Amino acid sequence: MAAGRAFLRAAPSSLAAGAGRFAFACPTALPLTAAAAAATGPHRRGRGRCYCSASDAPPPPPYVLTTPLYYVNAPPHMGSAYTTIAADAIARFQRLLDKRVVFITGTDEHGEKIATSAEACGRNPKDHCDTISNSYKMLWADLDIEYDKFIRTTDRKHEAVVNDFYSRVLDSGDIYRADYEGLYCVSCEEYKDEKELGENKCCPVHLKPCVPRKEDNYFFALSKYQHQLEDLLTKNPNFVRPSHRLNEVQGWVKSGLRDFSISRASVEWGIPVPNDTKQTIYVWFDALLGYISALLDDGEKASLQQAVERGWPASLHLIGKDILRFHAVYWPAMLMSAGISVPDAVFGHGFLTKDGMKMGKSLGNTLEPKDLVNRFGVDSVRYFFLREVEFGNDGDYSEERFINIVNAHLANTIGNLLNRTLGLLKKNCKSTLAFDSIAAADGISLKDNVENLVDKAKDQFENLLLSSACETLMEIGNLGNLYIDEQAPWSCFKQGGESAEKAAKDLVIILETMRIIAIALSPITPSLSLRIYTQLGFTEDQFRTLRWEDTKWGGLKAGQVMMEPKPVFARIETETDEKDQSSSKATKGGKKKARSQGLVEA
Ligand SMILES: Nc1ncnc2c1ncn2[C@@H]1O[C@H](COP(=O)(O)OP(=O)(O)OP(=O)(O)O)[C@@H](O)[C@H]1O
Repeated sequence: MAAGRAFLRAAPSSLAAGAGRFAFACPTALPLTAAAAAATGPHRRGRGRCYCSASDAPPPPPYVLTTPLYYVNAPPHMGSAYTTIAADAIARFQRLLDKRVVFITGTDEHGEKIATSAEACGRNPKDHCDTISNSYKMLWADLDIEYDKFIRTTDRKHEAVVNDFYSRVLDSGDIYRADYEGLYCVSCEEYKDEKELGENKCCPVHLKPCVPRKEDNYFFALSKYQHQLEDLLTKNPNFVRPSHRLNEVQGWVKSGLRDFSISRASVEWGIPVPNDTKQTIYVWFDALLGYISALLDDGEKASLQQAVERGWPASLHLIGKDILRFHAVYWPAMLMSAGISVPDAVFGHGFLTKDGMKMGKSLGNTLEPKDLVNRFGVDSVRYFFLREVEFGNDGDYSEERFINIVNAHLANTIGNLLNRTLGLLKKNCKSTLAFDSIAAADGISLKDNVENLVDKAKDQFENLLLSSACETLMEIGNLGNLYIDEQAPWSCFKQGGESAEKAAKDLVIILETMRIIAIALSPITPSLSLRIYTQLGFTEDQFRTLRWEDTKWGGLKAGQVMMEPKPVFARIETETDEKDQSSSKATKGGKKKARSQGLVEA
């Protein structure tokens, strides 16, 4: 058993936690890049690294990170984008740490709600799923999401895995048939406890009345796992994060677990129950398995065992708090029943809200991420939501706040500083560095401050404190701005002699600071980081092979030639800006304003 992993109940040895770790061995006959790609998917291609060790020791376990598989009842919205952007930032950070990352996302395509939405659009369910699933893929491309695996629960390989899983749970004696009567929320696809419902028996998330249902279904004996779940939560306090959500989950478990139905007699659009084709498998007993079936490569033998051997258990399930019960209670119990390791951690983040209500497809109060990308650019969208919403809590969207934050941080603190510095370097040093960054920073406290803050940001990323990590990196930008303003290299160059030499060193110091920010911020704003990095005279290939350790001070060397300065981030203009600009044209203020847009040198 791997240290720190919760593995409960004796499992067949082939499915035990460690068994899958050996499955990624590189076919050594292949050249390195092709081998890496074959082993872990398209994003490893071109990274030029192979995970085989010379001693044939098994490679370390992959970092398997998942988003929810989004329900294709409607196209994605800013809420779905939020989870996926956060997951992408975490995946990118883990890759910077040189981890072998398997970042899984996808779509959940079965169930009553899908069949109803397909019918409403006049499409058959499969066509409907194809269309909506594709809209997720397109949005992920627009948002710079670099996933490794995209699973659809209508994929054939997934069906095979679900069948195997169902049989295992059946063999464990945890499935039985019974009548069930209760109040059902179609939007949640879940029977609800009457005491958790609002007025008129409304679902608290979807605000729609739940309907009475009576069915003869198959049930999963969740109640059998009461003690094992209590144990899991007590012994692994990091299993559910943030910690206030752990309390919530512990409360649910303590209040007593009830068996839940895992089939539907009235829903045709689903995977048939093995040995009873009159029923289909309940969406959650199907969709959660997508995290495992995603691990299979296309074309390989589709079985549960094979999939588990490809890298299970997941290191982190990133989800919204709405589906915490499924991931932190139902799912681990299901896995225990099937003798499979439970994931390392489940992180339930908060909701993006509009007027205090959760944005969601069912409520229809959503924000279009594609519109935001078209208007403000992908880096702004990624940065704003990760910076502004404390990860784990709810956050309300305001366009005014969006523009203010993005302009202040990305345009002014970062873009303007880079542009001013490169402008000075062009004018005074022919865009060429006269000193190594280590020599230039000798005895300068900014270097130590930057290094300390980078360590702090690393720690924050590791602990999923994404907003705090952004804040720390902006602190570095602020220090850079303070430094250039205090040292005023533009006037030192005018003085010539030693002053000019000192000014040339100061520019190297600022540019090295920018280089470090570009790397450390790249999980959040990959496109902006690439633009900064290439302005500093590096190639895109060099950017793609960067690691967190490259944030160490000293990357810029004497003789490095910088690119022609051009703004790396376009400030978002507002109506007030336009008015200000026209009135300040004839005044000195015009120059100050233009400077804040990253357009002129100091
Ligand atoms: N408002 C939101 N804020 C943050 N994350 C959200 C939000 N809405 C959806 N998500 C993300 O999507 C997941 C739910 O996916 P789903 O496809 O069910 O979307 P949905 O819009 O919540 O659907 P519905 O409104 O029908 O419940 C959440 O667990 C979370 O990861």
